[in-house]
Amino acid sequence: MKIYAQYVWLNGRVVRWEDAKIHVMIHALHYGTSIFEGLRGYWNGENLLIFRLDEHLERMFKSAKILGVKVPYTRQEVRNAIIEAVRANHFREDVYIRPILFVSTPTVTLDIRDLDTSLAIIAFPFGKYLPPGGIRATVVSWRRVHNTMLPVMAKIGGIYVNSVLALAEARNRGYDEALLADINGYIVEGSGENVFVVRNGALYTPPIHQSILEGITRDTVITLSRDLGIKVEEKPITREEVYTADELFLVGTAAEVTPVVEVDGRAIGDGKPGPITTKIATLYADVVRGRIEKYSRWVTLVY
Ligand SMILES: CCC[C@H](NCc1c(COP(=O)(O)O)cnc(C)c1O)C(=O)O
Repeated sequence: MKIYAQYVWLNGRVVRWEDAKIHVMIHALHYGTSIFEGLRGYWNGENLLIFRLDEHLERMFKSAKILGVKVPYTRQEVRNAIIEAVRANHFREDVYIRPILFVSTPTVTLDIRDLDTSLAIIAFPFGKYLPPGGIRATVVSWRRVHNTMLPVMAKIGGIYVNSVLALAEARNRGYDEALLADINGYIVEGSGENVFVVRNGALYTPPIHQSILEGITRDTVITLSRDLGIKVEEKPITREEVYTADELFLVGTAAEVTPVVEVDGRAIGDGKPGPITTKIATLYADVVRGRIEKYSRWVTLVY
């Protein structure tokens, strides 16, 4: 088995990678009853900075509340555990951090109200999630699960089958990423990202009631853009607005700020990353590495 890290934080202990095992009967493996987070840690040459740790922590506890499962640790204990999962490995490079809370009782019942949960936190070296320099995307036939069917504001493992199917369809068509429409046909997300349209110098992104994950990178980009004096409006985005956008980009912890230069065979703008996208991506890269004092509240030092 490929080893991504020496140590994993599991249920209160730092264990060796090869000892971080679970049983085949655990509930979450059968029914997707887990909630997870995705954070990045950036090495800036002197220290490793975890980006917006407290916001991810807050969303994790909200996701657990929505699914109706207990987090068997306090916020402070989970916060310390996330830092420890990186520190224990002595990483001095960019990392991805994956906390996952899962229903661990070995049983087949669908009533999870009194079942046990376990918490694992895995940190590992991680670089680019999508090809840099601009990607090609396609609007796939799978719709984003509507929030009356599954609570997409919670990062629930089982919901990600929607994203998995969407990305497979896009990749099978030769594209880098999927764009998903909601039940009404509005473009709402990428398979693992929030979406922004640039039109006449302003940014547009779907509102959180439109079956999207309330992305932390989305919030960061909205804040940075407004601080740059760029107008940002949350509104439903039609397929035609995507096709005719001046610029288009996807944002997420893994994707960071990724320009989209083509959708369904149509060049976005002049088919290259646009000036506003590039400006925001450049500022984002400086902010996550703690280079901009104004946003230092967003980074947590590991060492
Ligand atoms: C496989 C999932 C990866 C995960 N996706 C994050 C993600 C986002 C962006 O949220 P945030 O900015 O808070 O990260 C939006 N929408 C979906 C469906 C996501 O999975 C990530 O780490 O980016």
